[in-house]
Amino acid sequence: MIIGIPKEIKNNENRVSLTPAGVVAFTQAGHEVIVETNAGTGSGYTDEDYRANGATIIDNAADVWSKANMIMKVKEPLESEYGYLRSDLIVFTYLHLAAEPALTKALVESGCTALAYETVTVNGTLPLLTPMSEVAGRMAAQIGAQFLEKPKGGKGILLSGIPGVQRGKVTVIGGGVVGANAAKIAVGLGADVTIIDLNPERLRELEDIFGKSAQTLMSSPVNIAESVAESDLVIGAVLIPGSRAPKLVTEDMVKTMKEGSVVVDVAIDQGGIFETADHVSTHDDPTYTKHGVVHYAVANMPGAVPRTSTQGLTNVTVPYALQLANKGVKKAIEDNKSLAPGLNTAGGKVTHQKVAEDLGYTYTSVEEAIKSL
Ligand SMILES: NC(=O)C1=CN([C@@H]2O[C@H](COP(=O)(O)OP(=O)(O)OC[C@H]3O[C@@H](n4cnc5c(N)ncnc54)[C@H](O)[C@@H]3O)[C@@H](O)[C@H]2O)C=CC1
Ligand SMILES: CC(=O)C(=O)O
Repeated sequence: MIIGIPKEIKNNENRVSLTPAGVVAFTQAGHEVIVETNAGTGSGYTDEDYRANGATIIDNAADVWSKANMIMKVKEPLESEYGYLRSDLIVFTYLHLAAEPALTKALVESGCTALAYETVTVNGTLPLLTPMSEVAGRMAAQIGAQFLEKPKGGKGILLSGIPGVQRGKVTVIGGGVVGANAAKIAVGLGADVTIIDLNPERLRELEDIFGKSAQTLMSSPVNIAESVAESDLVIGAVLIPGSRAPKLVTEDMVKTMKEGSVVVDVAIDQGGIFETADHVSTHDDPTYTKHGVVHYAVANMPGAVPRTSTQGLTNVTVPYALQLANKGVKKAIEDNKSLAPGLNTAGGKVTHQKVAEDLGYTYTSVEEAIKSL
C-alpha cells in the first residue's frame, strides 16, 4: 500500500501525521510512504530526515493525495482538500464529523473510507484521542492563566494568589482526560479547583487522584450555574463520543461571570459546551469576548506544541494504521473490533450512529458497510 502524508493546512497546524521513525514501521512491512515536502518542518523534521528513513518526498499535495491508497492526516480535510477525496481512498485522521456537516457531505459524496482517530474505542477508552486530550487539557489551564492577565484582556488575577491575597477559582466541566489534565495543571498553579462530571464512578476516581486539592461535583444545571458564576476560569471538557457536545453552560450563566473572566472551550471540536462559544477561533486570533468574558475556542490546540504532540499522536496511531495497511480496512476491522467504531463513512454511507443521528443521515452498520470494501 502507498501511505500518503500531506502537509497540514489548518491555521497554525504544525503537527505531522508521521515521524521519520514511523516511516520505518511501514517500509519494513513492505509499504511505500510518500511525504509532501516540508510536511514535518513545523514539528522539527526535515525532508532529509524522512528520506533517510525510506520515504519519498513529493513536492505538491495533489500528487500525494492522488498516488496514495491511504492518507494519514492530523486534522480533518479542509474545503480545498475535498476535491482529493475518492471512492478508493482510505482517510485516517481526526474528523469530529458531528461538528462538520460540509465535510461529512464531501466524504459521503466521494464514497471514500474515512476512519476517525477520535472514535477508535478500546474498552470504552479512546486511545487515539487520549494523548492530544492530555496536551489540550494541560494547555487549557496554562492558556486560561495567560488570558486572565490584564494585557491579554483578562481581569488581572494570578491564579495562585500570594500570601494574604485570595487565589483564583477554576471550574473544569467534564472530568475525563482533558478535564483531569487541566485540573492537574490548575492545582499545580495553586488555583482553587472544582471538577464537574456526570459519572459517579469517574467522580470517585477523581477524588482518589486529587484528594482534597480539588473539589468534585455532580453535573447538574444548578451545580454548573453556581460554580460558573464564582469562577475566574471555566474549562469545557465534556465528550459524548461521536456526538455534538451538549450546551451545558448557557448564555445566562456566562452573563453571571465577572468581567475579564475566561472560558476555554476545549470541546469546541465537537461543537463546544458554551452557548456563547458560537464559533471556532484560531491560533492566530484565539479569543473573542462575549458579555465581558474572554472566550478561547481553538479546535487544534495541540498544533501549538507540535513537537510534543506529533510524537504523542504518532506513538498511538501507527500501530492502527499498520493494521489497516497490512490487512485492508475490512479484514483489519474484522480482526480488531476497536477499529469498527473508528469507521465514520464508507461507500457513501455514514457508519457512525451518533454522527448519523446528529447530522440527519441514515445510519448503516459497520458490518454492513464493510461487506463491499
Ligand atoms: N480543542 C482541541 O484542540 C482539543 C479538543 N479535544 C476535545 O476535548 C473533549 C474532551 O475530550 P476527553 O477529555 O478526551 O474526553 P473523555 O471521554 O476522556 O472525557 C469526557 C468526560 O465528559 C464527561 N461528561 C459527559 N457528559 C457530561 C455532562 N453532561 N456533564 C459533565 N460531564 C460530562 C464524561 O463522563 C467524561 O468523564 C473532546 O471533545 C475532545 O475531542 C481533545 C483534544 C484537543
Ligand atoms: C483531538 C484533535 O482534534 C486535535 O488534537 O486537534
